[in-house]
Amino acid sequence: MDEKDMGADLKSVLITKEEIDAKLAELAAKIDEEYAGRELLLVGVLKGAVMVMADLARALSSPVTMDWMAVSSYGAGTQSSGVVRILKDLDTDIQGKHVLIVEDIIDSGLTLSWLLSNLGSRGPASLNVCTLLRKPDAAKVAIDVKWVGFDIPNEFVVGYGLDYAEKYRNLPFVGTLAPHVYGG
Ligand SMILES: O=P(O)(O)OC[C@H]1O[C@H](OP(=O)(O)OP(=O)(O)O)[C@H](O)[C@@H]1O
Ligand code: HPA
Ligand SMILES: [Mg+2]
Repeated sequence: MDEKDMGADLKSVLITKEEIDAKLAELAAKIDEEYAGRELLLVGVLKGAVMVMADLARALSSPVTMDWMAVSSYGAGTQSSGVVRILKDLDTDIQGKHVLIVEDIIDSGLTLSWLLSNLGSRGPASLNVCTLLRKPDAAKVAIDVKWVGFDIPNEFVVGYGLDYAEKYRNLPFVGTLAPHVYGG
């Protein structure tokens, strides 16, 4: 499937690659400042956060270490199942470490609130969150998100790591899906 084929499934481009790059540079400067002189561990949430993690990490000036956790609550649909499953745990012990969770999107907030309590119980020196995208429903959950790239409307989005049924992750931008694709 090439980008042209994927394009037929899209309704619109919501955030361009250029806008994403500029935003990540802005966030990286703030993160560099916040963690100056401290060792930072980036925890990427697979699979959606791969692109954000790769580009944000390269936009940072400070040296960081990286680890990954895989959780899933969406399966093949556009609605969270409500059940968060660990598919892969961290390789490292985060006790006493400064940890920054890197996410692609906070939608219902369910994944993140579960992650914050799970990682928080492991005794990190600090625990913060950086997400590229956030939807309005996240406000219903009491979660503290320090860095947000874009607040977006409540519509299912794909691209730049985000999938629908595992497809569209490799689009370089964030777009909305045409209703015919998911039967909407
Ligand atoms: O705020 P929420 O409603 O919990 O949604 C956000 C989560 O959903 C997506 O992951 P998904 O479960 O689809 O796994 P994936 O990253 O492998 O696609 C996304 O990457 C976030 O981790
Ligand atoms: O809008 C979305 N798109 C893709 N994956 C998601 N996971 C939560 N919300 C979304
Ligand atoms: Mg997904």
